[in-house]
Amino acid sequence: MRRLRAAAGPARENRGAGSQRCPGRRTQRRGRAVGDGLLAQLRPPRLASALNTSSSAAGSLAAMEPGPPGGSRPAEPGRRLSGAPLATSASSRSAARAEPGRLSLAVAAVLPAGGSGERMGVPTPKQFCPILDRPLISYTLQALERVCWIKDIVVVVTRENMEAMRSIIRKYQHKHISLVEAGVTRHRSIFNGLNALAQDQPDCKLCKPEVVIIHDAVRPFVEEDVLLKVVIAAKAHGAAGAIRPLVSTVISPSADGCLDHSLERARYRASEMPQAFLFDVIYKAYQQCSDYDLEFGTECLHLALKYCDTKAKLVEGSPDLWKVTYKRDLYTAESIIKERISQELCVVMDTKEEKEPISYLLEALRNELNHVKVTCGALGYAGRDTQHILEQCYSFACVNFMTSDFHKTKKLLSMLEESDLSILYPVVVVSDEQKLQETLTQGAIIIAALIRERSLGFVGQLLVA
Ligand SMILES: Nc1ccn([C@@H]2O[C@H](COP(=O)(O)OP(=O)(O)OP(=O)(O)O)[C@@H](O)[C@H]2O)c(=O)n1
Ligand SMILES: O=P(O)(O)OC[C@@H](O)[C@@H](O)[C@@H](O)CO
Repeated sequence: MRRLRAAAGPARENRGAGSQRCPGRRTQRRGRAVGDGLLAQLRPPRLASALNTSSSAAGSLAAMEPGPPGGSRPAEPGRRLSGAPLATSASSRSAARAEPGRLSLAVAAVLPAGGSGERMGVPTPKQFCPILDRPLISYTLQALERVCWIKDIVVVVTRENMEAMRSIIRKYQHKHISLVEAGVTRHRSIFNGLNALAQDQPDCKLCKPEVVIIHDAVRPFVEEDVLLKVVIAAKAHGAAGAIRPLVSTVISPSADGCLDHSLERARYRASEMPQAFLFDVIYKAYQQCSDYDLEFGTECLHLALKYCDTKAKLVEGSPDLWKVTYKRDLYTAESIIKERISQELCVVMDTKEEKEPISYLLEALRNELNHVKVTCGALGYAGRDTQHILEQCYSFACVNFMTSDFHKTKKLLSMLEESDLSILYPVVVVSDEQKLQETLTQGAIIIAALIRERSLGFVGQLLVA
């Protein structure tokens, strides 16, 4: 377990002593966000890793429901690359196995998270603003932690936010994180993060990587494939960065506030993140960087070009790479997360037979949840079945046919509680066979609404359909 230690120091003189890095395999969090769906969470919910998805094989549930080969899996924010991603050094902690001839690189990431979020217009710096009650930065950390070939993640936060960051790391069990003190500008913060990685000293547990990813902590929807693309491109070109088409046209105002000229939009792109660099390239650029650039610059790729004559390779990124900047971006991010974790509903019954009412219910649900895959299964006595259930879905609907003592429902709830999975706003809808049949459509409508809304207000509620 890595011990966290903040490295203090102003940008230029930063001593950047990193933190403890423990060698050994990067354990992939296999946690699944277990959505609320319809389970009674009788205790306050622990929050889900809404973007963290395991790539587990199908469980027994899939056997009961025709589905895609390899079983059903909730829609994942980012496609897990089928090929073995970059493996790091021989002592790699990565689970990845380098494909023959595949580059083997030591890769680390620097996440600037030392801003104040003025444009967000709220007291809390936006990287700590909650989405579904979980700090935004935790989603970004989770997205990077899912990538097993990133050896170290250096998070750059202000001194006053160090303790808050440490508690987030503890609460959400983030691994392999080093904390470094931020600078007064984004470039200075990034420079501090690079300094921590450059301290390739025997007592420093951070190793200097061959390639370093720089990614704003407020861009939570980063996927493994774009990370891999920029890293491979950086290895070949020295620098690489994700870009997106411009949505608005860029214009140049004249001194009197009128239009001077406009740029031909099709010829330009928006520079997004992640970006990646040969460590020596970007570190040298920051070391030679002028104070003006450190103070007012906003583009790392520009520094590589200006100070190291390195032309970054530009990589088309997905629409979700955008930076959370304004309040509306938080609402957008929450909607994206809700949509992604609501892609699948697991209907768990206390019987193995697929009795007639359940088929009616499944049909009604499929009508209500037309973009959600409904998987149906019985709550196995052996924990094995339940483990598969837990790994399959974000949302559950428990339907009791055989008994009304909810013994099995409680058993599943206990397992969810005891597992290392988090639960996100679970809710219970109680129906028995007779009522369910009469109010089938109503039951399906309630289930659909609860899955989509995932409101904290529904936690622990008992809705009787
Ligand atoms: N001194 C700074 C300023 C910004 N950042 C980080 O750089 C990323 C992108 O910067 P930006 O969106 O500008 O964040 P803020 O500076 O916080 O936003 P604002 O300009 O609205 O205050 C954010 O993760 C932010 O925390 C940083 O590490 N150190
Ligand atoms: O910190 P600001 O939001 O002002 O700017 C940051 C952005 O410029 C930056 O994240 C991308 O342009 C990629 O470099």
